[in-house]
Amino acid sequence: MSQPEAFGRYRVIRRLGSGSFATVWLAHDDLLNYPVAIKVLAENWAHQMDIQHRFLEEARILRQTDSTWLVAVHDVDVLPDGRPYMVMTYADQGSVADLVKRDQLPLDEALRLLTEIGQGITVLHNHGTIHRDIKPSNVLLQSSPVGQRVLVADLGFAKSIDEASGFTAAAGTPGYMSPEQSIPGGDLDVRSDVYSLGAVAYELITGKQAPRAPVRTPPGRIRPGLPPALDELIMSALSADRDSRPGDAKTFTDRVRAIRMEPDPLPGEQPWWRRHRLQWRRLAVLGATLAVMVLTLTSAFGTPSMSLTPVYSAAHELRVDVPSEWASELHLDMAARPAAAEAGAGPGLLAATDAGNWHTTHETSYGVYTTLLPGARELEKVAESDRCGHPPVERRVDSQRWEGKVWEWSDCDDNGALTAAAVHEPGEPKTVYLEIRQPEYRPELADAIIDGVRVTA
Ligand SMILES: Nc1ncnc2c1ncn2[C@@H]1O[C@H](COP(=O)(O)OP(=O)(O)OP(=O)(O)O)[C@@H](O)[C@H]1O
Repeated sequence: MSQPEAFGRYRVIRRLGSGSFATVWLAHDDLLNYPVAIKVLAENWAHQMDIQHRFLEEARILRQTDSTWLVAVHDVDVLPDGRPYMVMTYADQGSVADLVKRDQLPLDEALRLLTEIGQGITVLHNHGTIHRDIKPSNVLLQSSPVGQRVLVADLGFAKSIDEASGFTAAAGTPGYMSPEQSIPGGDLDVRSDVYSLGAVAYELITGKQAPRAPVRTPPGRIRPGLPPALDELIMSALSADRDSRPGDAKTFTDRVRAIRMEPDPLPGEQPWWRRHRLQWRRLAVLGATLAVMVLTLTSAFGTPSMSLTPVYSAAHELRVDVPSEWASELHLDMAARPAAAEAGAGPGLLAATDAGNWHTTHETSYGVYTTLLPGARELEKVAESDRCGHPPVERRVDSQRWEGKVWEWSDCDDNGALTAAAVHEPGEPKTVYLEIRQPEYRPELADAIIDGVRVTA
């Protein structure tokens, strides 16, 4: 296939690959100076109305959902010869299929990917769409400020939930599609996607494709020592009987997330924040007795595998280093808590394990929220917040860089610890407001995050 020079204003760089219906090209948007991926319907299909309709429907769904976890479509057009094309986000790091082929993934990494894939499918289910072709090669990866981000792609078989409950032609990829998908005329619902999520989970964790239904070998037999709850979840998702599967992608994803947060993963694979539980409990008691504390920036916290990742607010006026483990979701316009909003805090930057549950302390979500306010504010009202069901312990901050206050709930709704802070640089008329949610109370980590914040504009 010869390489075209351009599609509209997009200059073609190289071919990324071809599927059954289309070819995808890497191109450059010279006007906006940005790489894009362009999917062009193959010539032999371009004049079939049903295929053309499906192609445009894929573009419409991706445009309407406009989600962090799905490939975004920026534009569609038609070439002079009648072939339609769509302009998409370029996923520069290949697909999950490439990743699985390379090496066995650490369990926590596999669960992170699975959570992000599940979030993408949840967006589709909320939109009223069944993907019908979830598989590792349809989950693309893109570099992001916090590492690598999942982008669910290829909605060529996607179907609206309403239409799928009637007659449905068989479609999907053997090995990943639910038993009911292979029956022409079978009615489908979102639980078909849950089956495919189970098959992807099986492969991410064992490195091997799930056997055909009925699946009898649990992943724990291939990779011994898995948390029993994970084995159970994957096996239930792969049930031939869809009534035995989790009800939708959200239910499946919430369970993966809960397993990821459990203090019981494979030996030697614990994320740093799951270690030393007892020590942190002791520190909590000690920390709560300190009325005054001087912030010290240290790079060693006695936690062997902690790594911090810098993330930036929308206008790049704030930089905060967050534990990489917590930065699986990045939101640039998350509303501040009422006490801070009342004092003038606008939407800010949230890097968290689950942004949807950030404001609900009885749900698990860990991460860092930060925003900037004009003036040197004390934000006294934060102390009155009933967010954790009891008042916080308050302490002053007086370090070389920051002055202000910190409020700590070392045990917040039995679901980890919450730290809020309002600090400003001496003489600087801007206040940084922060919230830090951690699974265990670790004041020295909260202090390091606070001390690492930089106002860059
Ligand atoms: N947005 C994108 N960024 C980077 N690469 C992409 C993008 N979209 C698709 N690709 C790559 O282009 C190739 C063709 O993709 P396409 O979706 O047309 O087919 P496929 O998923 O490989 O096959 P099929 O559609 O038959 O299941 C694949 O290698 C895919 O990884």
